[in-house]
Amino acid sequence: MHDISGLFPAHESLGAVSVERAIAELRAGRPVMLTETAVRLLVYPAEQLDSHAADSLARIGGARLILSEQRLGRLGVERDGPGLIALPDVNLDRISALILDEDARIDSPVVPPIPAEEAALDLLRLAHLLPAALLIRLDAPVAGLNEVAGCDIRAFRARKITSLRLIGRAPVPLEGAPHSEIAVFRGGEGLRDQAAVIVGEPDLSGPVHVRLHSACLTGDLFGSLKCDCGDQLRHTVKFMAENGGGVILYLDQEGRGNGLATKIRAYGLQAKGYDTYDADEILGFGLDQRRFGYAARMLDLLGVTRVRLMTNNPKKIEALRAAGLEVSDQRIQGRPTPHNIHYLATKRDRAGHLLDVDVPTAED
Ligand SMILES: Nc1nc2c(ncn2[C@@H]2O[C@H](COP(=O)(O)OP(=O)(O)OP(=O)(O)O)[C@@H](O)[C@H]2O)c(=O)[nH]1
Ligand SMILES: [Zn+2]
Repeated sequence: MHDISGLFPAHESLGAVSVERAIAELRAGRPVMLTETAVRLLVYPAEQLDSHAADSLARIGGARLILSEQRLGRLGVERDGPGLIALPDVNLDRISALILDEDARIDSPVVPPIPAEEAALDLLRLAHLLPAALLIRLDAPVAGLNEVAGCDIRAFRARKITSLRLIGRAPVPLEGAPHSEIAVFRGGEGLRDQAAVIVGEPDLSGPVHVRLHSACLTGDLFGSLKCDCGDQLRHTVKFMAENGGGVILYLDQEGRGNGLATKIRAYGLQAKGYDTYDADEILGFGLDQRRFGYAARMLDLLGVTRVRLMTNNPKKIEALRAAGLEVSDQRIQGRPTPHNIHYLATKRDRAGHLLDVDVPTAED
C-alpha cells in the first residue's frame, strides 16, 4: 500500500476532506452515509428527490424526513429544534409539499432528532441546499457511499478557517479605482474561491476601510433593484478610492449564505407578498445563515488588524470584534428604490440593520 497522506494539505484534516466530499455528493443529488458512534444514516437531500430515488428509498424502507425548526413552525408544529416525520410510502408530491409549499400542514407525529440526524441538516446548509433531508437508519455499511462523521460536520466551519490561504494577487484596474488589486483565497467554508479587492494603497498600520460583501449575483452583476447590494458595492469602491483606499472581501455567501437557488425560490415567495425573512423561513431558514469568522482570517492574511467597517449590519461588526479585530464602523447605504424600500425597512425592523429608510405610506 502506498502512503498518500502527504498528498493532502498538511493543515487539512481528513475529517474536513470527508465533509467536502459529502457536500459535493449531496449537491450532485447523490446520498451519503453519516456516522456517529454506533449510528449509520443514509442521507438524501430532499430537494433533489426524483421518482427513481423515491422508489429506491421506499424499497429500503424506514425513511424519515428531517425538517428545521423554522420549516416545522410554518407547517403548524411549534418546536425548539428540528424534528422528524415518518414517510412510510416516500411520496414525491407529499415530500415536495412538506419542504416547499407555503400552505402545507403536517398531520403526522413529529419526533426529536438524535445528534447524527441533526448533523445531516447542518451538512445540507453547508452544501447550500434546503435544510430538509430524507434519512434512513442503516444497520450495515453500504458500498459506494461517501462516509462522513457527525463530529466532522460540526467542526467543519472552525477547521476551515485555519485552512484558508492566499493563492495569488494581481493588479486589476477598476472603474473609478484604477489602482486596485484582486487577491484570491482558497479554503474557508465557501464552496468557491473568495476574492479580496484591495482598492488603492491602504495604510495597513492604521484603521483600514473594510467591507465584507456577501455575494449577490442579481444585485452585484445585473443591478437588480430588489436589493441594495450592487449599489453598495460600487459606492464602496468609489469611496475607498477617494478616501485612502481599503479592502473589500467578496464572500461566497449568496442569498445570506443560503445559496442562489434558495434565494431565487425566496424571491418567488416574495413575489406573492412575503417579506425577505418570512420567505426564507418558509424554506426552512433562520434570519441569517452567515458566519464571518473566515472573513477575519482573510483580513489577518492581508495584514489588516484595525478596521473601519463599512456596513449597516451589527452582526458583521460583532463577528469581527469576536475574532479579535479592532472595529469602528461606518454606514454605507445603497439607493432606496421603489423595489427595494420594503426590503431595506424589513432588514432594519426585523434584523436590527442601522438603516435610514423612509417607507412611503399608501397616501404619499
Ligand atoms: N435569502 C435572501 N438573501 C438575500 C435577499 N436579498 C438579498 N440577499 C442576500 O443578502 C446578502 C446581502 O449581503 P450584504 O450586502 O453583505 O449585506 P447586509 O447583511 O445587508 O449588510 P450591509 O450591506 O453590510 O449593511 C447577499 O448575500 C444577497 O444575495 C433575499 O431577499 N433573501
Ligand atoms: Zn442583493
